[in-house]
Amino acid sequence: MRIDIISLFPDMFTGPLGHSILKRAQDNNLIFVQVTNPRDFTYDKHHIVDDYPFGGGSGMVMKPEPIFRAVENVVNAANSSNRRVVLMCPGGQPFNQAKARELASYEQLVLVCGHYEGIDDRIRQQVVDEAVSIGDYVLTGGELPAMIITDAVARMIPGVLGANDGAQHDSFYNGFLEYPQYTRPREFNGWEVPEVLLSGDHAKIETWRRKESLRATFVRRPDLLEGVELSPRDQKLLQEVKSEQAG
Ligand SMILES: O=C(NCc1ccc(CNCc2ncc[nH]2)cc1)c1csc2nc[nH]c(=O)c12
Repeated sequence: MRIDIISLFPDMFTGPLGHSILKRAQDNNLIFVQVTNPRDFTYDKHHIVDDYPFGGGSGMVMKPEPIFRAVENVVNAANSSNRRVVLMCPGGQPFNQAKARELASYEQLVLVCGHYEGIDDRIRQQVVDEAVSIGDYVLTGGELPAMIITDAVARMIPGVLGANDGAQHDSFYNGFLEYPQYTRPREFNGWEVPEVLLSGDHAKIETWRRKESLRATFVRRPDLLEGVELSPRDQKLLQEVKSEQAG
């Protein structure tokens, strides 16, 4: 899969793309990630990429031409019809795991980052396929959202997470939050690991994990339990959780 990020600040991506899972995925040619700077597609003396908003108002707006040319360039370079152009935008659709899975199915993903007070709306209207937000809070630009989306999409690509691919069991995969994780030492600072996890009784461990996942969801994200059809087993576990949480 190829991910092209269009951003005025390519250096903001060097860190996250240069380490760990995303670096290994690029080294293994599972993903190809490239950041393209719209400023490289300006031909005026001062390489202008932003300008004052028509109609007045504070801040600057990114001009449409450099972004248009940068998108055109990477789309032509990839030469794939199986592509999606996504605008990072505070007013976009909320990004979630389902959207990550969907975006991972394209051959080429182009992520357009706005900056300053936004970008000329003609890009959103005429160039992009959809606009996506990563949440209801205001950031300084679309770079971190693009990095988050790159991360979430890349881990959906087979092989990126390595052999023991955990992506299938993501907490947001089966609709509930993840169970608690522990590793050695068995006791640290007087804090012990739940006995059941040391028992080797895999059926008991699986039940404990399912119950703790239901507990976490009930306590921290009860909204995820609304309107969900629970199996009789899960209903029993959730009932136990509710009485335990009631104290
Ligand atoms: O580019 C992003 N943010 C930079 C940014 C912040 C504020 C404004 C305000 N718009 C000016 C305006 N005033 C009136 C009309 N238009 C525009 C752009 C961003 C991309 S995805 C995302 N997800 C969650 N939060 C985010 O901020 C983002």
